[in-house]
Amino acid sequence: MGDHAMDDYFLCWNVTGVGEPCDRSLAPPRCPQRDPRTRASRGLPALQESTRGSYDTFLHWLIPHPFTMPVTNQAFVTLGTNDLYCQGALVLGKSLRNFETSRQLVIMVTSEVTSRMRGILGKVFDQVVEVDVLDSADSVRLSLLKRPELGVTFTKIQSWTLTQYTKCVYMDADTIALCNIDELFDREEFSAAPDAGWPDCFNSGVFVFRPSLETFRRLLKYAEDHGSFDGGDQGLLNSFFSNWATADISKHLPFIYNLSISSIYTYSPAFKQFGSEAKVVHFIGTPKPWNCKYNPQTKWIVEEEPLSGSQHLSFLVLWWQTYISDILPLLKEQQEVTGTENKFGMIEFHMKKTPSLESFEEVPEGIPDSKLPDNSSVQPPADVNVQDQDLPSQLQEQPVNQDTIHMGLLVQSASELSLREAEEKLHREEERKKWEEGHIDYMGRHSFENIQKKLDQFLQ
Ligand SMILES: O=c1ccn([C@@H]2O[C@H](COP(=O)(O)OP(=O)(O)O[C@H]3O[C@H](CO)[C@@H](O)[C@H](O)[C@H]3O)[C@@H](O)[C@H]2O)c(=O)[nH]1
Ligand SMILES: [Mn+2]
Repeated sequence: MGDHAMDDYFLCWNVTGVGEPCDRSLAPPRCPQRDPRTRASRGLPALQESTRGSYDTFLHWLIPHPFTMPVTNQAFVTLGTNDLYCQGALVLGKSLRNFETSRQLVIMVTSEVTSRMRGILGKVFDQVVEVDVLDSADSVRLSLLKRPELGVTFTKIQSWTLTQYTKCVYMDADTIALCNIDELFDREEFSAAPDAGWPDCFNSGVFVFRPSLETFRRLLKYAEDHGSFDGGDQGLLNSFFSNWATADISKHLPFIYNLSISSIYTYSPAFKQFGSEAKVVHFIGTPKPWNCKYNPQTKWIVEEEPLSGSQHLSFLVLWWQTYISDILPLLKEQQEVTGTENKFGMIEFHMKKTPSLESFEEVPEGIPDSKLPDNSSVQPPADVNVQDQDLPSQLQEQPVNQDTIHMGLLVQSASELSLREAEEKLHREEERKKWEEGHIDYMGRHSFENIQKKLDQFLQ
C-alpha cells in the first residue's frame, strides 16, 4: 500500500481495532457509498439508521477513509492516439470511476485526437496529457502479427515521462475494470500478467511501473539499438524487463487482472472455473468493442462474422452498456456546452438508422417504469444459447442510473450502433467544413493525385 493511503489505512485500523477491516458502509458523508441516491442507482440497500449513529461511524466521519481518500501522486494511465481508441479509454476510465478508485486518472493523447474528444476526455480523466507519437515503423515484424497499426503503440513508453506521479498502473484503452483494482498499487515496477499466447512473456496491456526519465531514456535507447521482436511495445518491454519471467513472482500479476478475451475459448474450462473472479477484461486483438455493432433493442452484439462464443459476446455487451449509460450522456452534455444547433446531432452520428430527431426532443414525463430501458442485466436474446450460470457474476447485474434514462430511451430507438461509422462520418463532416473554410491540404489529402484517385474510384 503506497504513500498517503498507507497512513489513512492504519489510522482506520487502529480505531476500529486490529484485525477488523473498515466497514465501507460506515464511510464518511462525502463517500458516495453513503449517498442514498447513489446507493439506489447502484442497486445497494439503503443504510440503516442504526449504523449511522454508532460511535464507530462518528470516528469514521472524523478520520479520512482509506477507500475514498484521493491519492494524488499515483495514477491509472492509458493511451489514445485517435478518437476511436479514445472511446475505449472513456469506457475504461468510467469503469474505474464507477468502482470508486482513489487514484488519479490520466490519458495520454497525440495530436490526431480532436479537441471535441479532448473536451469529453476531460470529464472522465483528471489529466489529459499530450505526448508525441513514437512509432516503431517496424512493418515487417508487425505484419507477422498482421497488425500494421501497432507501431504506434511505442507511444506507450511515454508513460515513464509522467514523473508528477510516483507510481502508476498502465491500462490499454481496450480494457475494462469489473471492480475496484486499487490494490494493484501495492505492487512494484515492473509487474504484469502473463500473455495468454506465450506465458513466459507478459502482456503489456496492464502493468505497474514507476515513472522515471532515466528509465524512459534507457527504453528509447534500447528501442533504437534492438527494436522490438513483435514490432509493438510488448516485444520491446519484454526484452527490456527480460527477467520478469524468472526473477520475482510478486511481479507476476494474476491473470484475472488482464483476462485476455481470447482465453475464454482457448481454455474454456479454466474460464468456467475462474472467470467469475475476473477483475479486468482485455479485448486483445480484433475486433475491438467499438468496431462491433450493438443492437440496443436486443441488447446484443450484431454478428457480421461469427464471433467467438457467447461469453466473449457478453463482455462486449457489458462494454456497450457502460458506453451507453455512462459515455453517451457525456457526449450530449458536451454538445450542449458547445451550443451546436442540432441538440442531438452528435448522438445521431452514433446511430446507424436514426428515427426522426423531433420525436426525441422531449421525453414525455411520467413514463411508466416498465417502458424504461432495462439495463439491469446483460443477457443474450432468446435465440442465443447461453446458460445464465455460465456468465461471470459481474455480467448478471448492471446498475441503472436515473440520469441516463433519457439517453437510454434515445439509444433504444436506434436499431444499431456503430462507433466506427459514427467517427468516419464525423471525420468526413469535419474535413468538408475545413475545405469549405479554405483550409485545403494541397500537399496531403487534397493533393491532385489523391483527388484524381477518388474521381477514378467514383467513375469505375
Ligand atoms: O492506433 C492505435 C493503436 C493502439 N493504441 C493504444 O495502444 C494500446 C495497445 O493497442 P491494442 O490495439 O490494444 O493492442 P492489443 O490488441 O492489446 O495487442 C497486444 O500487442 C500490442 C503491441 O505490442 C500491445 O500494445 C498490447 O498491450 C498487447 O495486448 C491500445 O489499447 C491503445 O491504448 C492507440 O491509441 N491507437
Ligand atoms: Mn490492448
